[in-house]
Amino acid sequence: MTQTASSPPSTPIIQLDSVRKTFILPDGGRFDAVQPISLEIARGDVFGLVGKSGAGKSTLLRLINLLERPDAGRVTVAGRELTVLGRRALREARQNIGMIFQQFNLLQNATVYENVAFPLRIHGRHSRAEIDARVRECLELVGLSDKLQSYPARLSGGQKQRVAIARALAPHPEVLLCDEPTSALDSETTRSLLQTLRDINEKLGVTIVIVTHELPVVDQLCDHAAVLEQGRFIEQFAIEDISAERTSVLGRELADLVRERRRRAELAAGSESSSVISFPKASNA
Ligand SMILES: Nc1ncnc2c1ncn2[C@@H]1O[C@H](COP(=O)(O)OP(=O)(O)OP(=O)(O)O)[C@@H](O)[C@H]1O
Repeated sequence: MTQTASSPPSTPIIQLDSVRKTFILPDGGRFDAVQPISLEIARGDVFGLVGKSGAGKSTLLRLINLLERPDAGRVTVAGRELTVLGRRALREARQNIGMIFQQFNLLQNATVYENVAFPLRIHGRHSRAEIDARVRECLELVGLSDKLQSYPARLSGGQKQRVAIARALAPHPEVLLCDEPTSALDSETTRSLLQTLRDINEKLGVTIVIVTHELPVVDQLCDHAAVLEQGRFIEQFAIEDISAERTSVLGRELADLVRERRRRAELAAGSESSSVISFPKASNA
């Protein structure tokens, strides 16, 4: 992507500098959903945002691509400060930031193919042949090459989310934002979707930021996580680093999951007949 060419590799791909978001409520009151927060996410990271309902996770995620505009602070993605861009430049910069949602947000009256082609068509810079090749490539990536002409209503939840991932990846983004991507899926489907997200991170180098209330998802997918409470960061850590005492309940629960995963992996390693499958973790955790 052109906007990253001049950035040294060590520069964080996402930088939030003292971003703040206050909502004005219907009764005229104010609600501070995100208190001033600063955050840096490294290129290639898989970063989880966890916290109780209403903690401000989704709002913070939406500040990264300016779906929510901060009241104060700066948002920089891939070396480009989004908070100073005009509409057209922002639209262009957002091509570098894909997003998926809990409820998939697919176009119901369009086929799978058309859904994935949509972001390429509205950008208008691609030939028909280029779009065709990219749509097929993205659908192959998520294992849906046989569903090109299906409509979303005919797909399972897991398949719908895969279409949403293919659509988000179509413009070659460097960042993928995921807002509760597995909350509407059963555990088996969740497991395979997480593997797909892992592959996208490892094979394509896409940086992933995920909001979820499911701690096992964070344990299985993420390299780093931050715990939010009432719009503030309580703590931030590498998932695999359980040596230091965690200060939040969620942080401690996540450390327990890591211990349990390691215990099961050890058991499985010691028993040839075991059928326990350990989930692969990234080496940069
Ligand atoms: N557009 C809005 N107008 C008013 N209040 C809002 C708006 N969007 C979010 N909020 C409030 O801001 C707070 C944070 O919302 P947010 O969705 O970011 O939390 P969350 O941690 O993602 O919670 P959940 O897990 O329940 O989705 C909540 O109290 C929510 O009601």
